[in-house]
Amino acid sequence: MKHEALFERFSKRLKAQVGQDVYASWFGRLKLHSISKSVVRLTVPTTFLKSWINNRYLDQITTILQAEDPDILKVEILVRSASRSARPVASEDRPLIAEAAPSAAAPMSFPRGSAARETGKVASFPMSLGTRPAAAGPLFGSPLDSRFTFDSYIEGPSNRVALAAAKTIAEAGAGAVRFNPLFIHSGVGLGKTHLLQAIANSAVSSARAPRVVYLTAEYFMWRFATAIRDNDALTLKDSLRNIDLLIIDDMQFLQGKMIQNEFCHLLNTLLDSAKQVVVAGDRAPWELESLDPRVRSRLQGGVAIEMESPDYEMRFEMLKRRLEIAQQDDPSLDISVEILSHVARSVASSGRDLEGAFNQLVFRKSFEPSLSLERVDELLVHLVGTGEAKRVRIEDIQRIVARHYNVSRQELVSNRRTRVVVKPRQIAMYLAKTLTPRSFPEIGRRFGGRDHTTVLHAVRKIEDLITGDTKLCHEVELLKRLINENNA
Ligand SMILES: Nc1ncnc2c1ncn2[C@@H]1O[C@H](COP(=O)(O)OP(=O)(O)OP(=O)(O)O)[C@@H](O)[C@H]1O
Repeated sequence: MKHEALFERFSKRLKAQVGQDVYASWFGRLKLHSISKSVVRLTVPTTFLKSWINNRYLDQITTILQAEDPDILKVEILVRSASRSARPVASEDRPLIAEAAPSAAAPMSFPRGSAARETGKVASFPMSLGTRPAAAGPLFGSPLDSRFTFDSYIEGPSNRVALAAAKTIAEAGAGAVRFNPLFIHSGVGLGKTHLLQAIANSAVSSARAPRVVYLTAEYFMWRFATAIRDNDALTLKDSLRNIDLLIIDDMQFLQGKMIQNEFCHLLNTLLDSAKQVVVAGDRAPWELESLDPRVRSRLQGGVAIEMESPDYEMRFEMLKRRLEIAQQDDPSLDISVEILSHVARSVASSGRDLEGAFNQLVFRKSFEPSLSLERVDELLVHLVGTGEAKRVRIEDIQRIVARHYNVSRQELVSNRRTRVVVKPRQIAMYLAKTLTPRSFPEIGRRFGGRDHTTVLHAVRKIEDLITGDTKLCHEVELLKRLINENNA
């Protein structure tokens, strides 16, 4: 408690010193991890933020904390999520001129944090500026990951529409704008970055050579903040205005009023001049509540496509494809179809978990040549159990809530608006949002084809009620227990 109070005072002072806007951009997601002896550990969700704060604000942060408690000698910034820590760093050391992309023959799987991965995500393109000579140069950024192509992207029911839209855009000539802006959203590790980079890789290598920029929202923030600091924002804006295809990844991380204003201008300029924009985020544009309403509204004006988790066949194909690529480097590598199939069945959560599972297998294979299925289970225990078998289903939520409130499941998804049905329906929607990774529109569809705003309203309402109504809070907790027991 004492530590939390200290952190709260520190946050207030920091906000007062740097201003609301800068604070929201860089420190809104800063959390206290621990204070032990004289060391304060703070966490942020991404490597980029860690690097930015370490480079620019560490001294200021240390001074403020020492003013609060003179025993504090050191402050450390850590990345709090393992999956995010694999993100590449958009550091100031990053060359602003694009470099040659890594070899296409490189294996598709690579250890987290490897140099290849580090340069893979935050990237833009060598831009061949139409008929202009190469010396006209790239705008900014570093290479794309050449392994993220359409060829290495496995198609299936969960991503078919998104893939088709992506290919159409990659193939369209400059000016031939489709679905603008295209917004692709999904849970983590389901292939958004891969797809976005495949669009970029394909577009830049086409004969038309459009001017393409791919960057994460965080890189955009960093690049703009740096340009503003260096009084160079006009040059940056000018160069961005002249591109044909803008691809922005991880939109949910775009923060800060000033930066969002800049992004909004850029978006308006590109869309109004019929330039294609592709954006990806971890949820639909209308659910990105931290976004400036004007940005949200422009993004909503295009086409939003959700990607779901890959099914068994897709997962199996992904593993097979990874093995083929890895075998190009090491022809002696042999993993049986039985093992691949077993892994595809047990690791059902995301492409990223499959990638982790595959890397683990390759690593183990080098000193345990004959892996049994039991041994595979042991090795992948941390990834197994997040799969389909364990996933909470909306149908189960509806069934359990309906039984608890003595209404039928049909009534829950019907149009009836009587109080006896409305409250259980809203609770079921709330539970669907909190216990499953489903989006608002998806939940709306599963509740009799309701609009996503109805679900949003229900979730907010129950959230509000729970804070003041202990009885309801207990009811909801009981329902959560029942649902989890049903799923155990
Ligand atoms: N359909 C697919 N075919 C081949 N590989 C895939 C597919 N979907 C995901 N992957 C692989 O899974 C890993 C994670 O994918 P990616 O980074 O694109 O996910 P993401 O949705 O951008 O995740 P995040 O939300 O964390 O940014 C990558 O190695 C990617 O190549």
